[in-house]
Amino acid sequence: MQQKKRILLLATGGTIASRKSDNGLKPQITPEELIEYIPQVKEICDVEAVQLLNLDSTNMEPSHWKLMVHAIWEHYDDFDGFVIAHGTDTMAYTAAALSYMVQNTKKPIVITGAQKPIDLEITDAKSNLIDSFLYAADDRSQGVQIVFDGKVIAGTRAKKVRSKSYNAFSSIDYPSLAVIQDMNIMRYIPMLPYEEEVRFYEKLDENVFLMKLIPGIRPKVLKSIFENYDCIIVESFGVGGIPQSIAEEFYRLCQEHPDKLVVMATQVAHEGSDMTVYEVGHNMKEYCRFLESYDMTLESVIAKVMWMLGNYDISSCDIEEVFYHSINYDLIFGKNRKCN
Ligand SMILES: NC(=O)C[C@H](N)C(=O)O
Repeated sequence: MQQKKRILLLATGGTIASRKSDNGLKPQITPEELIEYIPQVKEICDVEAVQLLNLDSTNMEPSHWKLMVHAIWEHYDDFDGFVIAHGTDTMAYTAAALSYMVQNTKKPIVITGAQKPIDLEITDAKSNLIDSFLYAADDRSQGVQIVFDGKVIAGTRAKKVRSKSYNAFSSIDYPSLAVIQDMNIMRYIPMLPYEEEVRFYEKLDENVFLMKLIPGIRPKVLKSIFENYDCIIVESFGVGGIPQSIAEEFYRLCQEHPDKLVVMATQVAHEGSDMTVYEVGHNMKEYCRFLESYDMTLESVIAKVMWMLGNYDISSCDIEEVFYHSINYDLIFGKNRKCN
């Protein structure tokens, strides 16, 4: 008989581990208690648990991603897979960050959580946890993924699209990798062929600013943003462009700060950017060295930039080569890539 897989549960808080307090829901349930709520997990795998953090994921920061990476690295040889219990609010950011920080992992890293605490009678926590352990213990699983409400979503493709319902996450511009129903995993997309060894990255540059455009935006704060951040991600409209109301100051600052990285992204949930389409995007090429998100999610763009700036010297490396290289399914239709 095949030996049971050993899976490490890293608990970080979130609604899944929350109880009511006088001031609202607050993470208080220990990882050992979480496991007690799902006794059937014993038939799937052997679980060990560590309480890594105890946060509402609203309070999750890049330093916490590093802590998760460190814990996985430290225990990598001792376990067959990892399940991270996490709040849903920033889960898509963590999943994206871990996709860049732990690459080529043949041991699955599964992130899950719940919209309702595990101690309530009506909760999605138990099924999400069971599905996650089932997926993490399956021989064919690898890489960083979110398992939630029966869907397996690539870590770079997830977005929280509902604040209350159980089907909180969508896979954006890419199919779910698999679905899980009645303890069966139905796989839609083959796992990536990892030829290289697993690689852990612990450095990030957190000096990244996301600037959301609104109609009538004024250039007042632009100078301070360019002076204080290493990268400005512009959350633009549609496929992308810079509005006339800030264009002059924006391009002036791009030229004054050639060392700053500018990334054009979009507020539109689906289908991504393409700065070549409209006149409003055209001037960027002339005045500024910029990257664009194409079909990457905003969460992935933010995490990828932090990872890239933390690990590469952008004054000497080919940033297009690094940024547009697809990692964990993050980019399909980017520059330099032919669709096949
Ligand atoms: N459903 C949840 O987990 C939401 C919670 N505020 C969190 O992200 O920690």
